[in-house]
Amino acid sequence: MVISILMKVQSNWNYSKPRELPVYFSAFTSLGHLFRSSRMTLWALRQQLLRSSSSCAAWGRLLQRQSSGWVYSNIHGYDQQEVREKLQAFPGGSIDLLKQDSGVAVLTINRPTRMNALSGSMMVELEEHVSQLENWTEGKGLIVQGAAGTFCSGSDLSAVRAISNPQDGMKMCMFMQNALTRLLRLPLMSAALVEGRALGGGAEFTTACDFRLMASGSVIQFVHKHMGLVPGWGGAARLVHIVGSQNALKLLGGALKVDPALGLQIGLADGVLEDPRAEEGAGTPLQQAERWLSSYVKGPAAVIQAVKKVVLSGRELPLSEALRAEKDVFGTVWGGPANLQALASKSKHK
Ligand SMILES: CC[C@@H](C(=O)O)C(=O)SCCNC(=O)CCNC(=O)[C@H](O)C(C)(C)COP(=O)(O)OP(=O)(O)OC[C@H]1O[C@@H](n2cnc3c(N)ncnc32)[C@H](O)[C@@H]1OP(=O)(O)O
Repeated sequence: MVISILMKVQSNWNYSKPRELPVYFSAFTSLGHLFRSSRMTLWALRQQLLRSSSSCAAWGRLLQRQSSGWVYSNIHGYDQQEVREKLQAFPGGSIDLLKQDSGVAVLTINRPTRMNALSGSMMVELEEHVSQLENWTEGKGLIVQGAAGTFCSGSDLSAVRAISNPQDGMKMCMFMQNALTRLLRLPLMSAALVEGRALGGGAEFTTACDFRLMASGSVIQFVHKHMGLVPGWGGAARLVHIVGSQNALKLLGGALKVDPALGLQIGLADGVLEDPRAEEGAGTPLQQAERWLSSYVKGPAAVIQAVKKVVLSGRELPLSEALRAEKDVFGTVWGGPANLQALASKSKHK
């Protein structure tokens, strides 16, 4: 009986036609009685149904695209495995992932001898870590940083020289677009912690996070024009979303150096970190970044992830699809543990 009521709710959950609302509510009233006895079990069952339902439409589709790399796949003549093998021919450095019990992971671009320039093998590692994070159910946040006080100086110029033919360049570009698009779409609150320099591809990398926190003295610079290039890792498209097309045109057209003050002014930076050498007790840049992110990752993972998902749908999908995705995500938290607890505590938001 429980299952049949849940099926009824679920079948109506995915429609917004007003004439179906009474059915929805009658099923819900019956559920209300049952909820009193075994709320958590029912909620867990409903979650199961929501997850398995093929009609859990828009967000599911977004996730599907996400897990298959979405931007490019074999229908675009793109072979991920082939590109991975090509990139592995340019080794050096590492991308390190630390998943913490707090639910905030730290991803470190680690190649200090080359100012954290990305080698081919680091690109592959990045993609592998993104896959891991896509499956991190307890995750809430992500901080991306560079090792040894600088963010990233873009792609490794020796690798760039070796693959300067258009075919290989396109493949690397598609690989990085896939990896960074999936990074931005993680249901985690992400922040790039920018110390030192973020140049070229490094500047693009910062735009694949939800927030950018700039340490004093740091610089984000899209140097592509100086290299006879434009961004190719999705950095231009994301930059337009972040700072608007006028500012993006200036930053790319002038290869402008963005310091923390300019970053804040145009909305590229969301916060400026204190210089630990000048401010006693400020903490390391990483500690400051964790503190800055803490208010956005406070609460249960399911709710934090839901927040990111509805914002992501609003940003990426046409309105009608975004609304359906929002409804689907809403369905995953409505009546959930955090919701029931808040209702029981009669919380006031003063
Ligand atoms: C599509 C292209 C685009 C993209 O993929 O989107 C790119 O990213 S292209 C790369 C764009 N980046 C650059 O052009 C950076 C070039 N480097 C510099 O401007 C400077 O090195 C620096 C980053 C401003 C740092 O200057 P400085 O503090 O004076 O240190 P060094 O210059 O001595 O650097 C130390 C060491 O690191 C090597 N290095 C730096 N960046 C790269 C890089 N992108 N690729 C490979 N190697 C890099 C640099 O050559 C030095 O090595 P050694 O000379 O062997 O000591």
